[in-house]
Amino acid sequence: MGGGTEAGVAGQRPFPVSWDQFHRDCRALTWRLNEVGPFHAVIAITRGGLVPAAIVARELGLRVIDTICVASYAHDKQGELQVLKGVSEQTAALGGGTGKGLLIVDDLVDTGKTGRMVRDLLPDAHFATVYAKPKGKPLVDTFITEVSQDTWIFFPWDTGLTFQPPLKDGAA
Ligand SMILES: O=P(O)(O)OC[C@H]1O[C@H](OP(=O)(O)OP(=O)(O)O)[C@H](O)[C@@H]1O
Ligand code: HPA
Ligand SMILES: [Mg+2]
Repeated sequence: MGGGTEAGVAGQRPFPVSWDQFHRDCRALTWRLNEVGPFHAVIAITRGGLVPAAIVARELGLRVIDTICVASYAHDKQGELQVLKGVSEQTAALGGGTGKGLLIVDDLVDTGKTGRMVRDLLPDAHFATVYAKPKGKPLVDTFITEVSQDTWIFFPWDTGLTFQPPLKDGAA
């Protein structure tokens, strides 16, 4: 979380998420996905999608798990989106080449750039995220919590426990 400050990222509203909260939100997401499936396999969008994908796969009883490996943000700055690795031939075949019956999982959609890439690669797959910001929301089939576009979500794997100054001393 190198780009972060105590007040958040580049003036955005900080929205810290604990491990407990994240686990609860992933389980809530799975309740919804359970009504949509069944799915042949889960595809995690790395790296942020790995944690929710593990929880969702556990809850849905899925054991075929693949990844689409991408890089776009360096901390809080968005750069060119690079696909470092696509799904395996075996996973692609399970989805009939278009992704039908495959479940793609990511932690969030923000601008929707990653979601658009995912939709281009596997147009018939079901795309699920735990959190969604308004710009990216139209690209997602299922999500749990919407936050405003000027919110920066701090995930538990990017954060640690630190001292919080009292509100009267100017804490955000
Ligand atoms: O909707 P977008 O504007 O494309 O942003 C959303 C994506 O950005 C983050 O990933 P990031 O590229 O930072 O990589 P990471 O998952 O490895 O942290 C997040 O995990 C999503 O995948
Ligand atoms: N939090 C963490 N990573 C992100 C975000 C966010 O709000 N938007 C894009 N990548
Ligand atoms: Mg990501």
